[in-house]
Amino acid sequence: MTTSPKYWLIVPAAGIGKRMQSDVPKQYLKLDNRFILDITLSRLLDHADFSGCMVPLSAQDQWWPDSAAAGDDRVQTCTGGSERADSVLSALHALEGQADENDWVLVHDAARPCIHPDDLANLIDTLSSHPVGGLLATPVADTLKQAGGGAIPEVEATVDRSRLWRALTPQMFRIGALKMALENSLAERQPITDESSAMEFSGNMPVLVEGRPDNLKITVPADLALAGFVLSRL
Ligand SMILES: Nc1ccn([C@@H]2O[C@H](COP(=O)(O)OP(=O)(O)OP(=O)(O)O)[C@@H](O)[C@H]2O)c(=O)n1
Ligand SMILES: C[C@](O)(CO)[C@H](O)COP(=O)(O)O
Repeated sequence: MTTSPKYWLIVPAAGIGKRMQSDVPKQYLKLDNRFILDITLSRLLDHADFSGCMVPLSAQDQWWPDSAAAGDDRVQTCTGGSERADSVLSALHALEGQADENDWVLVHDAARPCIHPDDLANLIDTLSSHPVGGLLATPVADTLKQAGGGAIPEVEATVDRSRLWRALTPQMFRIGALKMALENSLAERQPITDESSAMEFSGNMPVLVEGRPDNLKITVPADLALAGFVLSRL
């Protein structure tokens, strides 16, 4: 008897947050006196039925023991890598022996605490019977300019945005396929900044599932207050 695939969660949290210009890695900055990482994990784990959650951490992480998630038996940790893709691949390897290659894995940035439960449910419902998987994304709403290569950024062209989307997370793929895609992409030194780009490099066309544009990634200092406002309204 074939069993239905399970759902696993990976929340990469091994970054140092250079662009945040903070002494503390941004996943450990606080909103409403809670680590951003804890907010993100609770908003995912409390709203979907995951078989397990793997959080890749920096080898230099000194904050994890003070997190609420450290005491949550649904959450495991492993050591991340130098780039986000390395951390995700490390987490996939850490799940070997627990997860089946045909199970689904959702990968969600620790730095995106504003994930809405409706988007999470819609992503899973839309893709659970799809052969490849896909990602939350939102159509580009601004006019996009391509800069020239000079020291002072000047407009070289206005880009046709009619078919352009901003990739968000979670991104949802089969564990075995994603592991192979990441290994191939990293071996070929492909510029991989999300799971979808690795799957695309392997010849797949992931599905774009429209999500809320307020599922922002905390990246620069101004994002912190914005995320706090969004969370206060969710
Ligand atoms: N080697 C890395 C780099 C990033 N991440 C995680 O991937 C998510 C998105 O990456 P990004 O926003 O780029 O985070 P940082 O790399 O920390 O930011 P920066 O590029 O400004 O240093 C974050 O939750 C981050 O912790 C990770 O697990 N391992
Ligand atoms: C995965 C991601 O959040 C999708 O937009 C983005 O690619 C992460 O990029 P970063 O440079 O690692 O923040």
